[in-house]
Amino acid sequence: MILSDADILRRLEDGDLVVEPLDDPDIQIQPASVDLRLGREFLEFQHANIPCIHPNSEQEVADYVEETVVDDDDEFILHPGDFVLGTTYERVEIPDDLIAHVEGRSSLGRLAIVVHATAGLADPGYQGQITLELSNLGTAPVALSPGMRISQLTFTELKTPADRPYGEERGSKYQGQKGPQASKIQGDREFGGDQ
Ligand SMILES: O=c1ccn([C@H]2C[C@H](O)[C@@H](COP(=O)(O)OP(=O)(O)OP(=O)(O)O)O2)c(=O)[nH]1
Repeated sequence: MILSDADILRRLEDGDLVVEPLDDPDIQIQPASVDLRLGREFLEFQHANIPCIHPNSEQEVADYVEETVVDDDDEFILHPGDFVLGTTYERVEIPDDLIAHVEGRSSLGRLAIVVHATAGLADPGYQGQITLELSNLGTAPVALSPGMRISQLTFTELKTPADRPYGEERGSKYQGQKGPQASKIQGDREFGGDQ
């Protein structure tokens, strides 16, 4: 079952679902989703310095990215073909019996801006800000400004709560993330990590 606005409000009031700060619920809570705003931090790959990303290398992907922080009243210009990591301004807490889907907004889709390359799911138990995989699929540069509504979350209720939710207990690598986080794929067991 997908949560409606009334369901979302009830879960937010109960306190097990958290989206904060939710400064303007009337605008941010949509009929069956919650709009999330763009944060100020962006991570860009330093193309010139990357021979190739090897998921099994000692070299962490984070070493290949550079952070840009834009002022509240400034813009980040996303050029055609660019891929950068952004973040939602809000942090979320997803209860063990919900899964959240990270979606774009139609108004931005019409400008060819997408918010995830793949993997648009926030797991039951996930807590933190959402890293956005931002791309411009179009032909014109688009200015993104901090605080604009960039993404929406929809919520699906699970038949039963997850037995082993996302979180520290299972060593989940993005739990508690603040700001955009580069891939931690080196932590995968198949690449010598323990996750
Ligand atoms: O667009 C998204 C989608 C998900 N997440 C967060 C929430 C999610 O719970 C977590 C992990 O996502 P996923 O399970 O798809 O990634 P993984 O590479 O399999 O990581 P892990 O091994 O920690 O499960 O990342 C984001 O920040 N942005």
